[in-house]
Amino acid sequence: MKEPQTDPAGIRVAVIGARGRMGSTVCKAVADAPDMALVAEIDQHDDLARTLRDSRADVAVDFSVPSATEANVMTAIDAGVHIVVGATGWDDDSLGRVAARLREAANGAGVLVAPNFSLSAVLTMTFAAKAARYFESVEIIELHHPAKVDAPSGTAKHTAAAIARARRDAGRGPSPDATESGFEARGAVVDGVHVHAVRLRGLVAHEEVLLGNPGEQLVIRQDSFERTSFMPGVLLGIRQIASRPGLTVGLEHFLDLA
Ligand SMILES: NC(=O)C1=CN([C@@H]2O[C@H](COP(=O)(O)OP(=O)(O)OC[C@H]3O[C@@H](n4cnc5c(N)ncnc54)[C@H](OP(=O)(O)O)[C@@H]3O)[C@@H](O)[C@H]2O)C=CC1
Ligand SMILES: O=C(O)C1=N[C@H](C(=O)O)C[C@H](O)C1
Repeated sequence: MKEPQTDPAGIRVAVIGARGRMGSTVCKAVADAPDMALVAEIDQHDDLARTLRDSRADVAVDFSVPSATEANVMTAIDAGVHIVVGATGWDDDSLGRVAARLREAANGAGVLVAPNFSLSAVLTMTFAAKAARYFESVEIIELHHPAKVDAPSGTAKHTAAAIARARRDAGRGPSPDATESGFEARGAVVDGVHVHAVRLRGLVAHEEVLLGNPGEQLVIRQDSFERTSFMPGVLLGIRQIASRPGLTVGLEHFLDLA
């Protein structure tokens, strides 16, 4: 692997999905960062392997689309380029394939797949997982802009998985629910947790975790009002990924929260 810090221009960063809402924001954040150089802006008709090679990128950042991100990650691993992934669409099978490819390549590449880079979202997930064992009921509401192509959000799935793990470890059973009909109105069920997805003009990215006990409720809520909220987390991922070989899922691992 190349050592990013040896280049006087700083960490050489290639952004995939560069013309998108997130990709264009990342390009600006990287260009403005004193310790980084934006060396490639890549979109769907570009030859990814060739551009990574020609640009001598140290780190790629992927904010493309759920249908493309796994292939992009495989290409980066094969090219020996670390990759920080914000695009959604990941599940245990696709993460397992990436882990296997990293083992095969054995080239020291680091892959960070982070469902959400905003500090408020990472803390919401952390606090929700901590609280989950103490409450009978838990449900998630995620709210996003109407141009979002996937539902439920990657953040909500990651939150549900963390909550389910915490409840399982504590020996907590499922949330009480007497529903006998109209199951579609109860949202998606992710790891046993009901998740409700709202798409509304004016929103960016928001999540609420509702926890209930007899006579009380805890609501944990985060709001990303602007895409700049994701940038400190993305830059942290870029700065740290070279020293974290292998697959990491979730920015909480880079923040000492896991
Ligand atoms: N982890 C996090 O913190 C966050 C994650 N996200 C996730 O990031 C992803 C992107 O979101 P957003 O920016 O809103 O979406 P956009 O649709 O605005 O951007 C996606 C971009 O990727 C391009 N693209 C499509 N296919 C490919 C490909 N094969 N290779 C390279 N680029 C491609 C698109 O081009 P074209 O338009 O020509 O198709 C578009 O420019 C989503 O999965 C979203 O959920 C979003 C916000 C925060
Ligand atoms: O599409 C988005 O906008 C977002 N996608 C990610 C997700 O699905 O969780 C992160 C954030 O919620 C914004």
